[in-house]
Amino acid sequence: MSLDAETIRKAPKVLLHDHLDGGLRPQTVIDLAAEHGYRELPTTDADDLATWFTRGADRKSLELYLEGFRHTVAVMQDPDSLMRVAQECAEDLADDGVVYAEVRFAPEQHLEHGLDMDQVVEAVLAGFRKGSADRGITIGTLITAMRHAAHSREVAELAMRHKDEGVVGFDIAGAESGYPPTRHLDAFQLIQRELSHITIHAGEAFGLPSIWEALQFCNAERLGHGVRIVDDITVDDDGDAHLGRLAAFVRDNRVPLEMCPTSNVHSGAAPSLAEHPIDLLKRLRYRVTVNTDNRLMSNVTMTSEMTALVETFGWTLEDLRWVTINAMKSAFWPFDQRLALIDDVIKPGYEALGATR
Ligand SMILES: O=c1[nH]cnc2c1ncn2[C@@H]1O[C@H](CO)[C@@H](O)[C@H]1O
Ligand SMILES: [Zn+2]
Repeated sequence: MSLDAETIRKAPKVLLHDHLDGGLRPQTVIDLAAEHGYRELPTTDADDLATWFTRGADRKSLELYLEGFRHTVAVMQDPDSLMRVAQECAEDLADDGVVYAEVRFAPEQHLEHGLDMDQVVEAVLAGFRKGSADRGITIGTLITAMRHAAHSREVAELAMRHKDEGVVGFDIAGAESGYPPTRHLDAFQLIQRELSHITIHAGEAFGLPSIWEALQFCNAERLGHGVRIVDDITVDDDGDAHLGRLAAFVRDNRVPLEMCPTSNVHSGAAPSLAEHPIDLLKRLRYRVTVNTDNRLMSNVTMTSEMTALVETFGWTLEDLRWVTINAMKSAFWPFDQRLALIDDVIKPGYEALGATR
């Protein structure tokens, strides 16, 4: 069987890094804007709008990449809209063959029409429940604090109030340069004391110091992107890789890398897909995972992203199974349930498609 997009769509996939406000259906953005009298969209044609978002994202700067979120966040300011977006997110991921996903968003950005942060979280959780029921997908929610703002402690408390309802961990996102993870140390310490989970966007628009702080000061269990870890790896003329201390630490400790190749090309964290470090890191047996980041902004799905890796680097079905199992092992989900998904869903799913050991 050839490894085409249709085969990959059928394969069970695990997604650890996906932004709720970066993955709306274009038509939903248009519908919600009309409903709420939001008049700032550049067009009301769904295809044109999708193209507009991706053109805006693909400008080789994280700050520019993030500009498009102004519009998606603007139409996600009331319970019904938040619920609809979350429900459609679960449906779209399930249709794409995703069996487990962790989806993140920043509650502090959805307060413009009078909601409080608890109401925001409750609406999103309800949408995920509705969209994932009977669809063969499990969704965990990650709560993000914006790194340029000063609400992270409050957001961490919020996340912990909802940890028995589907919130599985905490993250920081937004412009990286100038906003080191240690600005939010008290938030991370709270999450640790509460025995919950931490992932941090680090090593995307800024390099090794950001990764080092995320891991060694803030106790991140996973790295959002982490691509810049290659700055600490040199490959000599014989093709042998030499790891610096931080690169060795990340590999030795099996720190999961939530890699998002297309998004990285758009934001300038990698020069092109062919030059993206994901293939080198996979060959060096880092704990690599494959993710979408922002399905709308970067015009990707898990299927398209995996297909691109197959086409660019010659990855096989066995490689796709490897990154999928890596991701499931790294999920912020109870161990027994992770194992059950690996043994009962992921392994049989790849076997059915002809994967060999
Ligand atoms: O790749 C990324 N790097 C940093 N921040 C991001 C990325 N993608 C999205 N966001 C930011 O996270 C917020 C909450 O979901 C989004 O509103 C966006 O500003
Ligand atoms: Zn991200």
